[in-house]
Amino acid sequence: MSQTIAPFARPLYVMTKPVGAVCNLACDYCYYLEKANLYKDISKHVMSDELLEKFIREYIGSQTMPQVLFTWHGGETLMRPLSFYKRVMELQQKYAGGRTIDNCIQTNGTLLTDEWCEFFKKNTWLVGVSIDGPQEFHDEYRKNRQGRPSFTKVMQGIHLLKKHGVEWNALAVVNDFNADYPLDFYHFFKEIDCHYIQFTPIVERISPHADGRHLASPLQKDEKLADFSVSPEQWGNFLCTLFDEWVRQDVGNFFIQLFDSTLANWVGAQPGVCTMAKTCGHAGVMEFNGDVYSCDHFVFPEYKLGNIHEKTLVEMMYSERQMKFGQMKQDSLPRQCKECEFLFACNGECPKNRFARTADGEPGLNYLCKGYHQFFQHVAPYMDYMKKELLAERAPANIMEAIKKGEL
Ligand SMILES: C[S@@+](CC[C@H](N)C(=O)[O-])C[C@H]1O[C@@H](n2cnc3c(N)ncnc32)[C@H](O)[C@@H]1O
Ligand code: SF4
Ligand code: SF4
Ligand code: SF4
Repeated sequence: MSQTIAPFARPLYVMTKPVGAVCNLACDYCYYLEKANLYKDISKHVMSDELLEKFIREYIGSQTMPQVLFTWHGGETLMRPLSFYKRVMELQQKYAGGRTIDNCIQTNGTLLTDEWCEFFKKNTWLVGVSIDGPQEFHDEYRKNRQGRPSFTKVMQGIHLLKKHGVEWNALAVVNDFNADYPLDFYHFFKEIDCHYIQFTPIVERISPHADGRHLASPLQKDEKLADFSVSPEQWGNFLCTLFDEWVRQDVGNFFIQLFDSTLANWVGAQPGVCTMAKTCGHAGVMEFNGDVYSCDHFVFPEYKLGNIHEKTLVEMMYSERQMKFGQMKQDSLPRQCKECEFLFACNGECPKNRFARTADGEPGLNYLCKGYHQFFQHVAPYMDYMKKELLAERAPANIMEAIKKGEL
């Protein structure tokens, strides 16, 4: 077997879309569903066995680390039959070459069955389930094409995951509708005993394209904000209110990715979420036909790096274009960010959201800036305290006792 040698320090990471953008739901705010329009000429949006094998062999062969992480993403990943993922396991074993292989899969949770859960448990897959908080919040936007809500089915899915002891975490979005109820939202996750929560702000702009897509690409200026987007003020209040409860009761017990990433930046470590990192470009995406893009939120024709049938993953992911894409996050910061006291924590957040103007009219400010600034200002004393604990090799969770004693 010929293997690609990749003498790079960081792992090569490409998320995979086995059914492209195909999905059994049609969530109003979904950025990915409409990507099917990029492949209108192809009748069946499924990854072929041949491509799957090529990808797995090349992906494993390109790694410089002993651990390899596969991420299955969509569209709805469970629209492929279980036999597809069983084949994934066979191929991973065939090409592992002594490496440790981990898998995570992102799903809307509605199609989970005992059989799926047995497979995930047996093969120790990590399952990410999308759920936007309590029923009335979740069902507002997460519906199928006929407008039928999905909450009940998702909860059945979560119940099955728990029954089989599958490792899972929740992905929730914060939008115009649920953002004003941070505690109802947070308590819901605690009630369902979900200890790992990732939440993402919804920020989209509308711009009709000739091919049927209707969301703006990051390059487009002055487009109309989509109604379901969270406002900067809502985002700031949401984060601060949630943080206040977490820091008093839940540090070390409930893990909120954004708070952990903030602490990571506070101590100068690598944050777990890309939006808070200094650069982009670490995670590419491969579509069902082998097209590779710079990032899951930049699946636009102008950000296509190539196709795996024509170029290697290493050529694409370490190309000058991808390096430039990664660096663009820093290079395009407006002066307001460069001079911001919280640049080390924020890094201007995701470039996709940088369509606002600074106080003196410079373009390229993050739309959520006001919310983030409020959040960083609010958490600074607590982050300073947890940093001090970490540097002294003590648990950041000590902060809860310090607050009780009135030290903070
Ligand atoms: C596109 S879905 C694909 C996987 C699967 N269908 C699911 O819903 O989990 C991946 C994640 O993106 C989130 N998402 C959808 N639209 C978004 C948007 N406009 N901005 C940020 N996240 C979004 C979803 O809620 C979901 O958690
Ligand atoms: S379930 Fe996932 S892919 Fe499907 S529409 Fe909703 S967010 Fe998009
Ligand atoms: S563009 Fe946004 S989503 Fe993509 S890597 Fe950069 S920060 Fe992350
Ligand atoms: S808080 Fe605002 S000004 Fe500061 S780095 Fe973030 S986006 Fe830029």
